[in-house]
Amino acid sequence: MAVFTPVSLQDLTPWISSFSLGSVSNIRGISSGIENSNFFVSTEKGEYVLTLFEKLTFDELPFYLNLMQHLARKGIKVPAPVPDKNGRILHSLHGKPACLVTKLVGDWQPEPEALHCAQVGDMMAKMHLAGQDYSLQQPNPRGLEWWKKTVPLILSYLPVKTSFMLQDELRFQEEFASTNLYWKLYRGPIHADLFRNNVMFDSTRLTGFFDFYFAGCDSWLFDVAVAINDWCIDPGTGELDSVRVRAFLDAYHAVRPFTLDECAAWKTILRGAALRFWISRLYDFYLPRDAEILTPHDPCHFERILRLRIAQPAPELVL
Ligand SMILES: Nc1ncnc2c1ncn2[C@@H]1O[C@H](COP(=O)(O)OP(=O)(O)O)[C@@H](O)[C@H]1O
Ligand SMILES: N[C@@H](CCOP(=O)(O)O)C(=O)O
Repeated sequence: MAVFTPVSLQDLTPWISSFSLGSVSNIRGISSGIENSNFFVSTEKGEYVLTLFEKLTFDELPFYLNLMQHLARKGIKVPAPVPDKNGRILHSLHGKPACLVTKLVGDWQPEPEALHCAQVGDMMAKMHLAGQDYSLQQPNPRGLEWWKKTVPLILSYLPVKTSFMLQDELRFQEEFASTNLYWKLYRGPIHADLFRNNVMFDSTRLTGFFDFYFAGCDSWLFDVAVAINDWCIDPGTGELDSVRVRAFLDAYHAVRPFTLDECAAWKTILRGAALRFWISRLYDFYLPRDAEILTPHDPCHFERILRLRIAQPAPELVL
């Protein structure tokens, strides 16, 4: 879809003069975004991505932009926010918060194979380790507290049996979150939405993770589970593909070994990661935001995945 706030070359020319990027020769709107207005920008110094944030506020953005900067400085492949001549990375354009970030080469991979999954697992583990000394804190904005607040808003739209299943799973996850095991899991900044369409590949080489705007502090295992539930499934059925699962988990484990606690929590966290996207998709489906002109994602996809993760044994975290 969408560029919500148009930006012309004339708008950009004075704006970009506060950066050390020379003059700007071209700006192209990116049609595929759904949250923000994104543009490819050509300058004398190279290609960048300009984002105007349509919902996130000036107060909310420092967590995300500084995280990307922190990770990029540590060699994690993510877009690096470009500082202006005064070192600032958060700006304003047309009254909206805005930033410029480096452009990742390539495209996202709609049909990943084991070699893609292994690179994502490897880079995710490196990202978790690199985030350990990140100084800003923010809870996962789509974590348990948001689930508890949101589920009551959608129950009345669901068939009775489905609403029971949703409430049962929420209760199960709440109980788990009150255990010692849950609080013993390693945690820190996580991407929390690392689906196929948020990772760039140049042919078969991973060039970067992007779209950090659901990031927050949560268990590292939750990040792994979100990714496994997207990268390593048959999208038609939600069934896990054991070859891709192994490639992902083994690559992650080689960098940041999973713990015994994580092995014990794995099945529950995989279920929680499915629940998270079932809830958000139900919410977007039944309670679309004002002037929403987008086709909502299918909530049944994650209902199916959740049923499978409940019914089936989880794949071994460590072989
Ligand atoms: N740093 C980047 N480098 C290259 N392309 C990018 C970058 N950031 C965004 N894009 C492109 O813009 C598209 C939309 O970005 P995304 O962050 O998913 O938008 P939204 O948050 O609005 O959904 C992506 O699919 C990708 O093609
Ligand atoms: N990955 C989520 C939706 C978040 O949208 P994104 O395109 O900004 O990653 C889902 O599939 O429900």
